[in-house]
Amino acid sequence: MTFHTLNELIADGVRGRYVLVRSDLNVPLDGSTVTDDGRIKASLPVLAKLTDAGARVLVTAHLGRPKGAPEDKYSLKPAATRLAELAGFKVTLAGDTVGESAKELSSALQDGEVLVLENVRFDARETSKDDAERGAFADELVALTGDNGAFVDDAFGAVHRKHASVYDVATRLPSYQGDLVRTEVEVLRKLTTDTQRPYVVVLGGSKVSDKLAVIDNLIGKADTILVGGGMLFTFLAAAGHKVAGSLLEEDQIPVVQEYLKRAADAGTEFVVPTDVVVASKFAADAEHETVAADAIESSSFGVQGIGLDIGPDSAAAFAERIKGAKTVFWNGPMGVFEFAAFAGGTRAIAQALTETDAFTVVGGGDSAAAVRTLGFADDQFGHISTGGGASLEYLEGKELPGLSVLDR
Ligand SMILES: Nc1ncnc2c1ncn2[C@@H]1O[C@H](COP(=O)(O)OP(=O)(O)O)[C@@H](O)[C@H]1O
Ligand SMILES: O=C(OP(=O)(O)O)[C@H](O)COP(=O)(O)O
Repeated sequence: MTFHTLNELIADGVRGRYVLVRSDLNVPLDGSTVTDDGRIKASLPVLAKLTDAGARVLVTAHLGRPKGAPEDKYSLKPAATRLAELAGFKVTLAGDTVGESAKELSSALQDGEVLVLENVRFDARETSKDDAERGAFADELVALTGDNGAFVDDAFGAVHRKHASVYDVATRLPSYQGDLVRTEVEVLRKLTTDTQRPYVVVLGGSKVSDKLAVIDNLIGKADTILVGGGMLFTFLAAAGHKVAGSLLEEDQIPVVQEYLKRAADAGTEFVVPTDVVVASKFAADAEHETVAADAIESSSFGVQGIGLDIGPDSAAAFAERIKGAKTVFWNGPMGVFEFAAFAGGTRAIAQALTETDAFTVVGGGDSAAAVRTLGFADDQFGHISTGGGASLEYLEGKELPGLSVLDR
Protein backbone atom coordinates (compact mmCIF):
# COMPACT_ATOMS: atom_id res chain seq x y z
CA MET A 1 0.00 0.00 0.00
CA THR A 2 1.19 3.53 -0.69
CA PHE A 3 -0.19 6.62 0.92
CA HIS A 4 -0.29 10.34 0.38
CA THR A 5 1.65 11.84 3.26
CA LEU A 6 1.02 14.82 5.47
CA ASN A 7 4.11 16.49 3.99
CA GLU A 8 2.55 16.26 0.51
CA LEU A 9 -0.58 17.97 1.81
CA ILE A 10 1.45 20.73 3.41
CA ALA A 11 3.52 21.15 0.24
CA ASP A 12 0.25 21.56 -1.72
CA GLY A 13 -0.60 24.47 0.57
CA VAL A 14 -3.09 24.43 3.43
CA ARG A 15 -3.24 28.08 4.50
CA GLY A 16 -6.89 29.00 4.94
CA ARG A 17 -8.05 25.46 4.07
CA TYR A 18 -10.11 23.30 6.39
CA VAL A 19 -8.32 20.06 7.24
CA LEU A 20 -10.30 17.36 9.02
CA VAL A 21 -7.95 15.35 11.25
CA ARG A 22 -9.02 12.05 12.88
CA SER A 23 -7.04 11.79 16.12
CA ASP A 24 -7.15 9.16 18.85
CA LEU A 25 -7.90 11.17 22.00
CA ASN A 26 -9.44 8.17 23.78
CA VAL A 27 -7.55 8.72 27.01
CA PRO A 28 -8.17 7.18 30.44
CA LEU A 29 -9.99 9.49 32.85
CA ASP A 30 -10.50 9.66 36.59
CA GLY A 31 -13.60 11.87 36.70
CA SER A 32 -12.56 14.81 34.55
CA THR A 33 -8.81 14.26 35.05
CA VAL A 34 -6.79 12.71 32.24
CA THR A 35 -4.70 10.02 33.97
CA ASP A 36 -2.41 9.38 30.98
CA ASP A 37 -2.00 11.97 28.23
CA GLY A 38 0.18 9.77 25.99
CA ARG A 39 -2.31 9.73 23.13
CA ILE A 40 -2.77 13.51 23.32
CA LYS A 41 0.99 14.07 23.16
CA ALA A 42 1.24 11.60 20.28
CA SER A 43 -1.45 13.56 18.39
CA LEU A 44 0.25 16.93 18.83
CA PRO A 45 2.97 16.85 16.11
CA VAL A 46 0.49 16.54 13.22
CA LEU A 47 -1.74 19.27 14.62
CA ALA A 48 1.30 21.51 15.14
CA LYS A 49 2.53 20.95 11.57
CA LEU A 50 -0.88 21.82 10.15
CA THR A 51 -1.46 24.88 12.31
CA ASP A 52 2.08 26.13 11.62
CA ALA A 53 1.23 25.90 7.91
CA GLY A 54 -1.92 27.97 8.48
CA ALA A 55 -4.59 25.27 8.19
CA ARG A 56 -7.94 25.54 9.94
CA VAL A 57 -8.01 22.21 11.70
CA LEU A 58 -11.15 20.29 12.66
CA VAL A 59 -10.32 17.37 14.94
CA THR A 60 -12.63 14.36 15.17
CA ALA A 61 -12.15 11.82 17.94
CA HIS A 62 -14.03 9.38 20.15
CA LEU A 63 -13.89 8.74 23.88
CA GLY A 64 -15.05 5.45 25.33
CA ARG A 65 -18.06 3.63 23.99
CA PRO A 66 -21.18 5.81 24.48
CA LYS A 67 -24.38 4.39 23.06
CA GLY A 68 -24.84 6.76 20.11
CA ALA A 69 -26.12 9.72 22.16
CA PRO A 70 -24.43 12.50 24.18
CA GLU A 71 -23.40 11.55 27.73
CA ASP A 72 -21.41 13.93 29.93
CA LYS A 73 -19.00 11.26 31.14
CA TYR A 74 -17.89 10.60 27.56
CA SER A 75 -17.35 14.27 26.62
CA LEU A 76 -14.02 15.11 25.01
CA LYS A 77 -13.79 18.15 27.31
CA PRO A 78 -10.98 16.80 29.57
CA ALA A 79 -8.98 15.66 26.52
CA ALA A 80 -9.49 18.97 24.68
CA THR A 81 -8.53 20.92 27.81
CA ARG A 82 -5.29 18.92 28.13
CA LEU A 83 -4.61 19.37 24.41
CA ALA A 84 -5.03 23.14 24.82
CA GLU A 85 -2.57 23.12 27.76
CA LEU A 86 0.07 21.27 25.73
CA ALA A 87 -0.49 23.01 22.40
CA GLY A 88 1.17 26.12 21.10
CA PHE A 89 -1.98 26.99 19.15
CA LYS A 90 -5.57 27.89 19.97
CA VAL A 91 -7.85 24.92 20.73
CA THR A 92 -11.64 25.16 21.16
CA LEU A 93 -14.15 22.37 21.81
CA ALA A 94 -17.50 22.43 20.02
CA GLY A 95 -20.64 21.67 22.02
CA ASP A 96 -21.67 19.04 19.48
CA THR A 97 -20.24 17.06 16.59
CA VAL A 98 -22.03 18.26 13.44
CA GLY A 99 -24.75 20.48 14.96
CA GLU A 100 -25.20 24.24 15.36
CA SER A 101 -22.18 24.67 17.63
CA ALA A 102 -19.82 22.80 15.28
CA LYS A 103 -21.13 24.79 12.30
CA GLU A 104 -20.87 28.15 14.02
CA LEU A 105 -17.42 27.58 15.53
CA SER A 106 -15.96 26.04 12.38
CA SER A 107 -17.09 28.94 10.24
CA ALA A 108 -15.47 31.36 12.72
CA LEU A 109 -12.21 29.35 12.85
CA GLN A 110 -9.08 31.31 11.87
CA ASP A 111 -5.93 30.11 10.10
CA GLY A 112 -3.69 28.16 12.51
CA GLU A 113 -6.50 27.32 14.96
CA VAL A 114 -7.96 23.98 16.04
CA LEU A 115 -11.59 23.13 16.70
CA VAL A 116 -12.21 19.77 18.38
CA LEU A 117 -15.66 18.38 17.52
CA GLU A 118 -17.49 16.56 20.33
CA ASN A 119 -17.20 12.77 20.59
CA VAL A 120 -18.11 11.30 17.19
CA ARG A 121 -19.74 8.36 18.99
CA PHE A 122 -22.44 10.70 20.36
CA ASP A 123 -23.98 10.07 16.92
CA ALA A 124 -25.10 6.48 16.36
CA ARG A 125 -24.31 6.78 12.64
CA GLU A 126 -20.54 6.90 13.38
CA THR A 127 -20.36 3.18 14.18
CA SER A 128 -23.36 1.99 12.13
CA LYS A 129 -23.00 -1.21 10.09
CA ASP A 130 -25.17 0.45 7.43
CA ASP A 131 -23.02 2.12 4.74
CA ALA A 132 -25.69 4.72 3.94
CA GLU A 133 -26.07 5.76 7.59
CA ARG A 134 -22.33 6.13 8.09
CA GLY A 135 -22.11 7.92 4.75
CA ALA A 136 -24.74 10.46 5.76
CA PHE A 137 -22.80 11.25 8.94
CA ALA A 138 -19.54 11.48 6.96
CA ASP A 139 -21.25 13.93 4.57
CA GLU A 140 -22.11 16.17 7.52
CA LEU A 141 -18.53 16.07 8.82
CA VAL A 142 -17.16 16.80 5.35
CA ALA A 143 -19.61 19.72 4.89
CA LEU A 144 -17.82 21.52 7.74
CA THR A 145 -14.68 21.68 5.58
CA GLY A 146 -16.20 23.85 2.83
CA ASP A 147 -15.31 23.22 -0.80
CA ASN A 148 -11.54 22.69 -0.57
CA GLY A 149 -11.16 20.41 2.44
CA ALA A 150 -8.74 17.57 3.09
CA PHE A 151 -8.63 14.64 5.49
CA VAL A 152 -5.71 13.37 7.56
CA ASP A 153 -6.02 10.10 9.45
CA ASP A 154 -3.69 10.22 12.44
CA ALA A 155 -5.73 7.96 14.75
CA PHE A 156 -3.64 4.81 14.69
CA GLY A 157 -5.60 3.36 17.63
CA ALA A 158 -8.78 3.40 15.53
CA VAL A 159 -7.54 2.26 12.07
CA HIS A 160 -9.18 -1.13 12.64
CA ARG A 161 -12.62 0.49 12.89
CA LYS A 162 -14.78 0.91 9.78
CA HIS A 163 -16.40 3.99 11.23
CA ALA A 164 -17.61 7.17 9.51
CA SER A 165 -14.86 9.45 10.87
CA VAL A 166 -12.14 6.90 10.04
CA TYR A 167 -13.30 5.28 6.81
CA ASP A 168 -16.17 7.08 5.09
CA VAL A 169 -14.75 10.61 5.26
CA ALA A 170 -11.66 9.29 3.46
CA THR A 171 -13.81 8.26 0.49
CA ARG A 172 -15.14 11.82 0.22
CA LEU A 173 -12.07 14.06 0.64
CA PRO A 174 -8.47 14.08 -0.63
CA SER A 175 -6.93 11.94 2.10
CA TYR A 176 -3.51 11.68 3.72
CA GLN A 177 -1.77 9.48 6.25
CA GLY A 178 -0.76 11.26 9.45
CA ASP A 179 2.75 10.90 10.84
CA LEU A 180 1.64 8.92 13.89
CA VAL A 181 -0.09 6.29 11.75
CA ARG A 182 2.98 6.15 9.48
CA THR A 183 5.50 5.59 12.29
CA GLU A 184 3.32 3.06 14.13
CA VAL A 185 2.88 1.02 10.94
CA GLU A 186 6.65 1.14 10.24
CA VAL A 187 7.47 -0.37 13.64
CA LEU A 188 4.80 -3.07 13.36
CA ARG A 189 5.80 -3.92 9.80
CA LYS A 190 9.34 -4.67 11.00
CA LEU A 191 7.87 -6.89 13.66
CA THR A 192 5.89 -8.96 11.12
CA THR A 193 8.54 -9.19 8.40
CA ASP A 194 11.46 -10.11 10.62
CA THR A 195 9.95 -11.73 13.70
CA GLN A 196 12.64 -13.06 15.98
CA ARG A 197 11.55 -16.23 17.82
CA PRO A 198 10.38 -17.20 20.35
CA TYR A 199 7.54 -14.75 19.76
CA VAL A 200 5.43 -14.26 22.89
CA VAL A 201 2.09 -12.42 22.86
CA VAL A 202 0.66 -11.27 26.20
CA LEU A 203 -3.08 -10.54 26.18
CA GLY A 204 -5.28 -9.04 28.85
CA GLY A 205 -7.61 -6.10 29.34
CA SER A 206 -11.38 -5.88 29.31
CA LYS A 207 -12.33 -5.82 25.60
CA VAL A 208 -12.70 -9.58 25.78
CA SER A 209 -14.62 -10.38 22.60
CA ASP A 210 -12.35 -8.11 20.50
CA LYS A 211 -9.25 -9.87 21.79
CA LEU A 212 -10.66 -13.38 21.53
CA ALA A 213 -11.37 -12.69 17.85
CA VAL A 214 -7.74 -11.70 17.32
CA ILE A 215 -6.40 -14.92 18.85
CA ASP A 216 -7.85 -16.86 15.92
CA ASN A 217 -5.09 -15.61 13.59
CA LEU A 218 -2.31 -15.58 16.18
CA ILE A 219 -2.47 -19.36 16.50
CA GLY A 220 0.42 -20.62 14.39
CA LYS A 221 2.03 -17.15 14.28
CA ALA A 222 2.92 -16.71 17.95
CA ASP A 223 4.94 -19.38 19.78
CA THR A 224 3.32 -18.59 23.12
CA ILE A 225 0.18 -16.68 24.14
CA LEU A 226 -0.03 -15.62 27.78
CA VAL A 227 -3.65 -15.13 28.83
CA GLY A 228 -4.43 -12.59 31.56
CA GLY A 229 -6.94 -9.80 32.25
CA GLY A 230 -10.67 -10.21 31.74
CA MET A 231 -10.38 -12.91 29.10
CA LEU A 232 -8.67 -15.44 31.34
CA PHE A 233 -12.01 -16.38 32.89
CA THR A 234 -13.42 -17.52 29.56
CA PHE A 235 -10.34 -19.77 29.24
CA LEU A 236 -10.89 -21.14 32.75
CA ALA A 237 -14.56 -21.76 31.97
CA ALA A 238 -13.53 -23.50 28.74
CA ALA A 239 -11.49 -25.89 30.90
CA GLY A 240 -14.60 -26.59 32.99
CA HIS A 241 -13.85 -24.35 35.98
CA LYS A 242 -16.32 -22.05 37.73
CA VAL A 243 -15.39 -18.35 37.78
CA ALA A 244 -18.00 -16.88 40.20
CA GLY A 245 -18.72 -13.21 39.43
CA SER A 246 -15.65 -12.67 37.18
CA LEU A 247 -15.89 -11.25 33.67
CA LEU A 248 -17.08 -14.10 31.43
CA GLU A 249 -18.16 -14.30 27.79
CA GLU A 250 -20.20 -17.47 28.01
CA ASP A 251 -20.98 -17.66 24.31
CA GLN A 252 -17.23 -17.64 23.58
CA ILE A 253 -16.51 -20.80 25.58
CA PRO A 254 -16.80 -23.14 22.55
CA VAL A 255 -14.64 -20.73 20.53
CA VAL A 256 -11.90 -20.89 23.16
CA GLN A 257 -12.19 -24.69 23.33
CA GLU A 258 -11.65 -24.80 19.58
CA TYR A 259 -8.60 -22.49 19.90
CA LEU A 260 -7.06 -24.73 22.52
CA LYS A 261 -7.47 -27.79 20.30
CA ARG A 262 -6.08 -26.05 17.22
CA ALA A 263 -3.15 -24.50 19.09
CA ALA A 264 -1.75 -27.89 20.05
CA ASP A 265 -1.41 -28.86 16.34
CA ALA A 266 -0.16 -25.43 15.27
CA GLY A 267 2.68 -25.37 17.79
CA THR A 268 1.31 -22.42 19.76
CA GLU A 269 1.34 -22.75 23.51
CA PHE A 270 -1.38 -21.08 25.59
CA VAL A 271 -0.38 -20.27 29.17
CA VAL A 272 -3.44 -19.76 31.35
CA PRO A 273 -3.06 -18.56 34.97
CA THR A 274 -2.88 -21.14 37.73
CA ASP A 275 -3.76 -18.63 40.46
CA VAL A 276 -6.01 -15.60 40.60
CA VAL A 277 -6.56 -12.68 42.99
CA VAL A 278 -10.26 -12.74 43.90
CA ALA A 279 -12.04 -9.70 45.38
CA SER A 280 -15.24 -9.31 47.39
CA LYS A 281 -16.43 -6.50 45.05
CA PHE A 282 -15.18 -4.30 42.20
CA ALA A 283 -13.61 -1.58 44.33
CA ALA A 284 -10.19 -0.28 45.36
CA ASP A 285 -10.82 -1.20 49.00
CA ALA A 286 -12.32 -4.65 48.34
CA GLU A 287 -11.25 -7.55 50.53
CA HIS A 288 -9.20 -9.98 48.46
CA GLU A 289 -7.32 -13.26 48.50
CA THR A 290 -5.26 -15.36 46.11
CA VAL A 291 -6.74 -18.74 45.21
CA ALA A 292 -6.00 -21.53 42.72
CA ALA A 293 -7.50 -20.72 39.32
CA ASP A 294 -9.68 -23.86 39.45
CA ALA A 295 -11.08 -22.90 42.88
CA ILE A 296 -12.37 -19.35 42.41
CA GLU A 297 -15.79 -20.21 43.82
CA SER A 298 -14.14 -21.67 46.93
CA SER A 299 -12.73 -18.28 47.98
CA SER A 300 -14.21 -16.63 51.10
CA PHE A 301 -16.47 -14.63 48.79
CA GLY A 302 -18.08 -17.70 47.17
CA VAL A 303 -20.14 -17.00 44.06
CA GLN A 304 -19.84 -13.25 44.73
CA GLY A 305 -16.05 -13.31 44.21
CA ILE A 306 -14.61 -11.41 41.24
CA GLY A 307 -11.20 -12.23 39.77
CA LEU A 308 -9.37 -8.92 39.42
CA ASP A 309 -5.76 -9.95 38.83
CA ILE A 310 -3.54 -12.90 37.99
CA GLY A 311 -1.82 -14.38 41.04
CA PRO A 312 1.92 -14.31 41.84
CA ASP A 313 2.64 -17.88 40.60
CA SER A 314 1.07 -17.06 37.24
CA ALA A 315 2.94 -13.75 37.06
CA ALA A 316 6.22 -15.62 37.67
CA ALA A 317 5.40 -18.21 34.99
CA PHE A 318 4.53 -15.42 32.52
CA ALA A 319 7.74 -13.53 33.38
CA GLU A 320 9.78 -16.67 32.68
CA ARG A 321 8.30 -17.00 29.17
CA ILE A 322 8.93 -13.29 28.53
CA LYS A 323 12.55 -13.54 29.62
CA GLY A 324 13.13 -16.45 27.19
CA ALA A 325 11.55 -14.59 24.25
CA LYS A 326 13.14 -12.70 21.36
CA THR A 327 9.97 -10.76 20.50
CA VAL A 328 7.21 -9.77 22.90
CA PHE A 329 3.95 -7.99 22.08
CA TRP A 330 1.77 -7.04 25.03
CA ASN A 331 -1.77 -5.69 24.91
CA GLY A 332 -4.12 -5.43 27.86
CA PRO A 333 -3.39 -5.10 31.59
CA MET A 334 -3.26 -8.37 33.55
CA GLY A 335 -5.70 -7.03 36.14
CA VAL A 336 -7.51 -3.95 37.35
CA PHE A 337 -4.23 -2.05 37.75
CA GLU A 338 -6.12 1.18 38.52
CA PHE A 339 -6.66 -0.29 42.05
CA ALA A 340 -3.30 -0.79 43.82
CA ALA A 341 -4.34 -4.15 45.29
CA PHE A 342 -4.85 -5.60 41.79
CA ALA A 343 -1.84 -4.08 40.00
CA GLY A 344 0.66 -6.82 40.93
CA GLY A 345 0.27 -8.95 37.80
CA THR A 346 0.53 -5.97 35.45
CA ARG A 347 3.58 -4.66 37.33
CA ALA A 348 5.31 -8.07 37.14
CA ILE A 349 4.75 -8.29 33.38
CA ALA A 350 6.00 -4.73 32.83
CA GLN A 351 9.07 -5.53 34.94
CA ALA A 352 9.76 -8.70 32.93
CA LEU A 353 9.54 -6.72 29.68
CA THR A 354 12.21 -4.35 30.96
CA GLU A 355 14.48 -7.28 31.87
CA THR A 356 14.25 -9.40 28.72
CA ASP A 357 16.63 -9.15 25.75
CA ALA A 358 13.62 -9.42 23.44
CA PHE A 359 12.29 -6.59 21.27
CA THR A 360 9.25 -5.46 23.25
CA VAL A 361 6.11 -3.65 22.11
CA VAL A 362 3.41 -2.49 24.51
CA GLY A 363 0.18 -1.54 22.71
CA GLY A 364 -3.08 0.02 23.82
CA GLY A 365 -4.38 3.08 25.60
CA ASP A 366 -4.76 1.42 28.98
CA SER A 367 -1.65 -0.75 28.66
CA ALA A 368 0.49 2.32 27.95
CA ALA A 369 -1.22 4.14 30.82
CA ALA A 370 -0.58 1.15 33.10
CA VAL A 371 3.17 0.99 32.52
CA ARG A 372 3.50 4.75 33.01
CA THR A 373 1.34 4.95 36.12
CA LEU A 374 3.24 2.00 37.63
CA GLY A 375 6.42 4.05 37.33
CA PHE A 376 8.05 2.63 34.20
CA ALA A 377 9.53 4.94 31.56
CA ASP A 378 8.74 4.76 27.84
CA ASP A 379 12.39 4.15 26.96
CA GLN A 380 12.43 0.91 28.98
CA PHE A 381 10.40 -0.68 26.16
CA GLY A 382 11.20 -1.20 22.47
CA HIS A 383 8.06 0.65 21.41
CA ILE A 384 4.94 1.90 23.15
CA SER A 385 2.13 1.90 20.62
CA THR A 386 -0.96 4.09 20.92
CA GLY A 387 -3.04 1.24 19.48
CA GLY A 388 -3.92 -2.03 21.19
CA GLY A 389 -6.63 -3.63 19.07
CA ALA A 390 -5.25 -1.87 15.98
CA SER A 391 -1.74 -3.28 16.57
CA LEU A 392 -3.09 -6.76 17.22
CA GLU A 393 -5.16 -6.74 14.03
CA TYR A 394 -2.15 -5.50 12.08
CA LEU A 395 0.04 -8.25 13.58
CA GLU A 396 -2.48 -10.96 12.73
CA GLY A 397 -2.34 -9.81 9.09
CA LYS A 398 -5.89 -8.46 8.88
CA GLU A 399 -6.80 -5.66 6.47
CA LEU A 400 -7.34 -2.45 8.44
CA PRO A 401 -10.16 -0.35 6.93
CA GLY A 402 -8.60 2.94 8.08
CA LEU A 403 -5.38 2.10 6.22
CA SER A 404 -6.73 0.46 3.08
CA VAL A 405 -9.10 3.37 2.44
CA LEU A 406 -6.06 5.67 2.28
CA ASP A 407 -4.23 3.45 -0.23
CA ARG A 408 -3.77 5.42 -3.42
N1 LIG B 1 -9.94 -9.25 35.57
C1 LIG B 1 -10.41 -8.10 35.10
N2 LIG B 1 -11.70 -7.76 35.28
C2 LIG B 1 -12.19 -6.58 34.83
N3 LIG B 1 -11.45 -5.66 34.17
C3 LIG B 1 -10.15 -5.94 33.95
C4 LIG B 1 -9.57 -7.17 34.40
N4 LIG B 1 -8.26 -7.15 34.04
C5 LIG B 1 -8.03 -5.99 33.42
N5 LIG B 1 -9.16 -5.24 33.36
C6 LIG B 1 -9.33 -3.86 32.84
O1 LIG B 1 -8.99 -3.80 31.47
C7 LIG B 1 -8.89 -2.43 31.15
C8 LIG B 1 -8.05 -2.25 29.90
O2 LIG B 1 -8.56 -3.04 28.87
P1 LIG B 1 -8.37 -2.73 27.32
O3 LIG B 1 -9.11 -1.48 26.96
O4 LIG B 1 -8.76 -3.98 26.61
O5 LIG B 1 -6.79 -2.46 27.19
P2 LIG B 1 -6.01 -1.51 26.18
O6 LIG B 1 -6.62 -0.13 26.24
O7 LIG B 1 -4.59 -1.53 26.63
O8 LIG B 1 -6.20 -2.14 24.82
C9 LIG B 1 -8.30 -1.76 32.35
O9 LIG B 1 -9.09 -0.63 32.67
C10 LIG B 1 -8.39 -2.85 33.46
O10 LIG B 1 -8.94 -2.37 34.67
O1 LIG C 1 -8.63 2.60 22.95
C1 LIG C 1 -8.61 2.15 21.83
O2 LIG C 1 -8.23 0.90 21.55
P1 LIG C 1 -7.33 -0.06 22.50
O3 LIG C 1 -8.02 -0.21 23.83
O4 LIG C 1 -7.30 -1.34 21.74
O5 LIG C 1 -5.98 0.57 22.60
C2 LIG C 1 -8.95 2.96 20.61
O6 LIG C 1 -9.20 4.33 20.96
C3 LIG C 1 -10.15 2.34 19.90
O7 LIG C 1 -11.25 2.32 20.78
P2 LIG C 1 -12.41 1.22 20.59
O8 LIG C 1 -11.81 -0.14 20.90
O9 LIG C 1 -13.51 1.62 21.54
O10 LIG C 1 -12.85 1.30 19.14
